[in-house]
Amino acid sequence: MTASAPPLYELRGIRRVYGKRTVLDIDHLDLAAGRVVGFVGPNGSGKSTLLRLLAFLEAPDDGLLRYGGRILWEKGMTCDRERIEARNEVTLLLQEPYLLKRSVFDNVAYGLRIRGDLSSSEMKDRAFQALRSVGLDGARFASRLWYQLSGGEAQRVALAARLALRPRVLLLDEPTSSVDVQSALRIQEAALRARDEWGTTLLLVSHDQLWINDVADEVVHFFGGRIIAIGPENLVFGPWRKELDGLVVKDLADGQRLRALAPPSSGPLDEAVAAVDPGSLLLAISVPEGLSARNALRCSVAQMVYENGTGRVLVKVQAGGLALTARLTGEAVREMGLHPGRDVSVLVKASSFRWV
Ligand SMILES: Nc1ncnc2c1ncn2[C@@H]1O[C@H](COP(=O)(O)OP(=O)(O)OP(=O)(O)O)[C@@H](O)[C@H]1O
Repeated sequence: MTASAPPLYELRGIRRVYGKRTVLDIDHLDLAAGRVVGFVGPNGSGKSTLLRLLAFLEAPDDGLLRYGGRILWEKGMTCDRERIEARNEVTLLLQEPYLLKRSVFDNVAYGLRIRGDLSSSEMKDRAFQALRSVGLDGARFASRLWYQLSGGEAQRVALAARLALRPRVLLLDEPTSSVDVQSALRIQEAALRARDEWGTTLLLVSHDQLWINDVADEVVHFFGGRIIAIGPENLVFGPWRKELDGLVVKDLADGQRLRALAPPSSGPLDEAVAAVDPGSLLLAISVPEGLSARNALRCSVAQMVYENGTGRVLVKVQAGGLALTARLTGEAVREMGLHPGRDVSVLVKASSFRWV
């Protein structure tokens, strides 16, 4: 993208209301073309609702939504024709594949047939190519029926049907959470290839935060329908409880405690969310003496990935139901001999937490 190119999506004051409940409330969000953006947050925080708006399957109740420089939604305006046109460029893959009750080929070629701009041999080439990109051999799979597929194969067929269209935007809502490991890898690789080959913008929702941190150019954190942070943050959700000396404590399931400076306002501690930057977490094999001001949690390394864009290593550690991600240099990782399953201590100051 050049410096002057407008964002692909511009959202201003976007709200979505179900009944009397506001489930999405985005003041300002720009999404650039050709980027990979991850949306993360707890259940019910509004991620899927946002994807449906960005796929033009639902309209917001308030605000302004621009796509490719054109207004596609603004209160009081009818932009149905523009939305229908935009829908041809944008496609959403859900957690469940929802295939047509037809053959694999018919499923993958369905969108191409509707567009009607390819001959039947071009359509076959395109469909087989799309199947190949998700690791399925067209000669073996094209004539299979929808019920002759495993869950992972069905999800790959559903993705192939979208990739065959060479979309400008591919939205993936928990695409790998109910498939086998092999299918998950194929799905992740195929989506990234679409970005590399056609400049497809990828908008991802996943609870696999480490995958998101690995591939995304930008990570947007949601809580209660709002954007609360952008970047690879650690969020620690309540309940917290008050302790003496201006500290609050989160009790972990294994009996350990995490301490943070108390939030300035007197809101309910049950719902308070603290954020801490992965760079503020130190890992140590053994805890040095005299660290009373710090938290020193005994954890085990769960996963490690290179962070997109920084060359650092993101190390996910877990303890008592809490997952935290630390950002380390490759040298530090090597020196400590870190690997999944390794026991480490996480050192973090109570003052490193901020409240969101
Ligand atoms: N059609 C609907 N009618 C009423 N409420 C809805 C509807 N769709 C979603 N909601 C509510 O809106 C809120 C946001 O839901 P959404 O599915 O966007 O969250 P999410 O972050 O994607 O959650 P998850 O990670 O569990 O998929 C939730 O409280 C949900 O119950």
